[in-house]
Amino acid sequence: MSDASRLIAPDKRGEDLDTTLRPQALDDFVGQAQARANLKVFIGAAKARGEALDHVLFVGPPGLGKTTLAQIMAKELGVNFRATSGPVIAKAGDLAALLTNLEERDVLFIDEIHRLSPAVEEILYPAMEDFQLDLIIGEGPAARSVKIDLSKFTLVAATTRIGLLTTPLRDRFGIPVRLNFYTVAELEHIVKRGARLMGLSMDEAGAQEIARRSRGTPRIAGRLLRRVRDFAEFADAGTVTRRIADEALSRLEVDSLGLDQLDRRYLDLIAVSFGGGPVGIETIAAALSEPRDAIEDIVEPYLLQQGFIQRTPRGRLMTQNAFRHLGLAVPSSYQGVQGALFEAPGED
Ligand SMILES: Nc1ncnc2c1ncn2[C@@H]1O[C@H](COP(=O)(O)OP(=O)(O)OP(=O)(O)O)[C@@H](O)[C@H]1O
Ligand SMILES: [Mg+2]
Repeated sequence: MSDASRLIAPDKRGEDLDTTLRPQALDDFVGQAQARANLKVFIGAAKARGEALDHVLFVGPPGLGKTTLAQIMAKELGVNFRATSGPVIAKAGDLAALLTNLEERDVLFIDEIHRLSPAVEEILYPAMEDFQLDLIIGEGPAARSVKIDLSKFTLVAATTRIGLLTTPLRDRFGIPVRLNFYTVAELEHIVKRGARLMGLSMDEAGAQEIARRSRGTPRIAGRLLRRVRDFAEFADAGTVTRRIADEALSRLEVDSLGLDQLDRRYLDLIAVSFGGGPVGIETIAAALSEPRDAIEDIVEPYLLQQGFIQRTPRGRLMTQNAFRHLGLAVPSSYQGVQGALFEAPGED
């Protein structure tokens, strides 16, 4: 199954453009309490001083609210929001054009900043540090460098892969913010708010069931909520109860912990073909016919967080918990241990 057809994949879809569910203010934003509290202080301080906020880097798996928070920040700062993304900025000149059009204290949002080309990144360094553009005009002996002053802006960047950022770039962000998976209680809050905005009647247990199966991710919660609504309307169920939610989500092959087909193919592969591991990521990607990036960005973070796999120097290792969840017997050759003996420091 390709990633695009994956219902639960936290990647972007048209339906997510539906901005009705997107929180508009820091106080409407559920979860990420620590990040929110810190941002509130920094935003308040920058506003009080009448200065541009320091550059902010959001790091975390897809669908946890990086773009949403960036938009909220511009709103709270009362400045313009300009958005672009790493792969879209092809030439240094593209970035230069964006930068020279910024007004004082504006927020420039660069999504997927780990995908900036090196030539573009070079332009960004002096822009972030000294609010200056260093451009080379002309060619050959006639070439000369010009410096252009920029407005003091705030760069807000997002990445799912901090390990792919160069150190000089990473060091230029004064405010790094890591987003974590949401708790079930937080997701339940988000689901209830979404149901209310959609005018969908839902009881406590129904909301909790959707929350439990959202893989810690608001984007998935929103998507599951829409599918449950379809199902409830089709079945003419007045109120979404646990039974209705469970029936809808089981049809979508989302299991009790939110694992979907691709998660199960990943775990089955390690369990059955590799005796629980360790097995290298390249081997896994090839066997699943999925890009390595997608596996590292979308599949593994949640499985790591659930304690279903470990990253070891020799590859991915399944834990006993994962065998239990899948209902599989642990093979006698299994080399895993309980606890984190082999746990290697993550790439980030
Ligand atoms: N705290 C939250 N409360 C309610 N809804 C949220 C929250 N965070 C995110 N969402 C919703 O989840 C969806 C995904 O959020 P967003 O686009 O900000 O994620 P992202 O981290 O930028 O993902 P990506 O890495 O794929 O760009 C949006 O539709 C947004 O409305
Ligand atoms: Mg985003």
